[in-house]
Amino acid sequence: MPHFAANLSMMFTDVPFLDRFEAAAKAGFTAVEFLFPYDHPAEAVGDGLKRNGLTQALFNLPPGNWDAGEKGFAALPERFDDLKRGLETALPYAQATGVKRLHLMAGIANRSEPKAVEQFYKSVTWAAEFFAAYGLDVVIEPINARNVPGYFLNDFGFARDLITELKIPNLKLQFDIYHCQIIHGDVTMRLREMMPITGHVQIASIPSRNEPDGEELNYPFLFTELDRLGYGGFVGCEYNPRGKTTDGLAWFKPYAGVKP
Ligand SMILES: O=C(O)C(=O)[C@H](O)CO
Ligand SMILES: [Mg+2]
Repeated sequence: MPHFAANLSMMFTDVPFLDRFEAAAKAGFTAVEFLFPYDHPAEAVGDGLKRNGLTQALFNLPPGNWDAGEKGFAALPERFDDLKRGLETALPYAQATGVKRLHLMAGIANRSEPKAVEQFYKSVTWAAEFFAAYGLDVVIEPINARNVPGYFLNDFGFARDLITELKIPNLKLQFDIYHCQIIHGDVTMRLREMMPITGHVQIASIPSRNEPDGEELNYPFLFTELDRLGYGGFVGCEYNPRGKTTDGLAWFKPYAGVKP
């Protein structure tokens, strides 16, 4: 049975961030993820988890000025120092939460520009080697161009080729089913192909990015497929609830309380 992680940046937003851990636990989640914890002290985030018996599935490395449109630096040669500083910033949060994987964002850059590609390889290698010393994985995620126009990493084949070429044991794919369906379709065959390099999975309905209980994809089929493929990682619920988060959790009832 999949082990779902509530995404606390998108779910339970009717309460302040640090109160969302309790809200997720009360709703039956045993794991959480979020985009960025950096507005809060690492200890407070770690306490929120521990007090509620939750496991941290994932969070993102610092992206730069998110509100100004920055989406990470990994493909931006002129921002390599910022990227390196970001790894240091994330470390205390990783230690306070006990998370085992971190998402490295590529940034807004042109993939047909050789310097951006070269920098992406360099940054990904640097970050993976940095976190290997702490027993952490680094994941990279293809993101569709409708949600993030100009995002460098917008192709699952490119991510797969890079991961298989680099052969860095703690470098893996963040397989967001929502993005995969929008970019390529053929999600089941891609899950089958890329399962050996997949370190994290995320879900949402397509095209609305709401609860995984309707629209384009048959999620119960995909959840069974993840089990059949032997996926033992987390499935992040990275969706915008249609209304109050708890009112949209009927899909989750059979999975509530599942532990790894
Ligand atoms: O957008 C997504 O799908 C993500 O997972 C990132 O973490 C946030 O952009
Ligand atoms: Mg995602």
